Amino acid sequence: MTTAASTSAPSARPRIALVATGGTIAGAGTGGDATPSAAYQSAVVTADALVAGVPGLARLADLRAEQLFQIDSADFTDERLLQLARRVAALCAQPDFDGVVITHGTDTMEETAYFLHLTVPTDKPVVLTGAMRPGTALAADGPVNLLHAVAVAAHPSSAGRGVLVVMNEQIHSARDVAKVHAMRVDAFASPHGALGLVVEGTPRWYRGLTRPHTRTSEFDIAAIDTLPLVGVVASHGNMRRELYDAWASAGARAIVHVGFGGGTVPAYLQALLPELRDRGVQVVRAARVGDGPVIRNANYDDDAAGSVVVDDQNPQRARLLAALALTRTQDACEIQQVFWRY
Ligand SMILES: NC(=O)C[C@H](N)C(=O)O
Repeated sequence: MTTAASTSAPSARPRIALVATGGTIAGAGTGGDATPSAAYQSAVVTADALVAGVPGLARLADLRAEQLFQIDSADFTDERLLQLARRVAALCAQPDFDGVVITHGTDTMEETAYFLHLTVPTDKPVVLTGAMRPGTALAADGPVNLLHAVAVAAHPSSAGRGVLVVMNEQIHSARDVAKVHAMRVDAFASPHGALGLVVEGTPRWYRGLTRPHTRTSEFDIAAIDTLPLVGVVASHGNMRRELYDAWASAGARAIVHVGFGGGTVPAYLQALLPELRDRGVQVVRAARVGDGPVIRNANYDDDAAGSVVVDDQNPQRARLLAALALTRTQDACEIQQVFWRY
């Protein structure tokens, strides 16, 4: 559903499409005071109201806002993800837009950002932002995050850098970023560092990406109708094989095994992985520690088991990359190459 153009439009300002999807940035307090707290309802403030709440936006860009969803980001399903990717790709393909900003809940922002990073073939800036505090909170972070996201999307230096997440004055790559704190406004971090900062309203870049994305990615949302089902199983002491069996019975084509440090598989589950492969389920080894690569054939014989390792991807992004790889190939060696390439 597209709503009205949100700012008046003289001349040469960059033209930015804003796609609102809900989240805390569109949240309003329910507790009756402005102290930041968990007492709020997310996804209630409209796209146009969000834009109207940040007057400086009109100076930066000629914005056109639309409300695609109004949901908590926990409610992102693969179907919604595909719908969003199609919409963003369509907006990027329009010559009358220079970039896209997406407002999104923070809980699954890293998954959405990564999916767009791999499937939207564009050089135009695509920037996600959100908030840790609702708009009614004292020191709400949403307005400044939105201002910075539009500033980054509108700046020519942001082109060709893949999908970006702008939060708390930092510019992160969708390849790396993760939500790492449940409450603070500095909730997002990238293990290899942010790409840049928003300094006095302008992006300043400190590093670039080496892995393919957007236009150089082999995946294209135009060629993807559905995503194969991929499950994630988290490691802890006293694991049960029934969880893996349940995903296999549900039709999962791959399971991300979130092992201990280094993606370890407990001795009592080691025979299970080749069994899953024989049932047509690709096992992908990740680690639960949040940083660092999982190394192939270290502490587990991936060659013998037919499993692949995630490189340094976190489990939630590995789920999406495995699903995308499975749209192209069933071959474990090729899937392994995909993980090392992206
Ligand atoms: N800060 C947030 O946006 C959290 C919210 N539950 C969401 O992800 O939609």
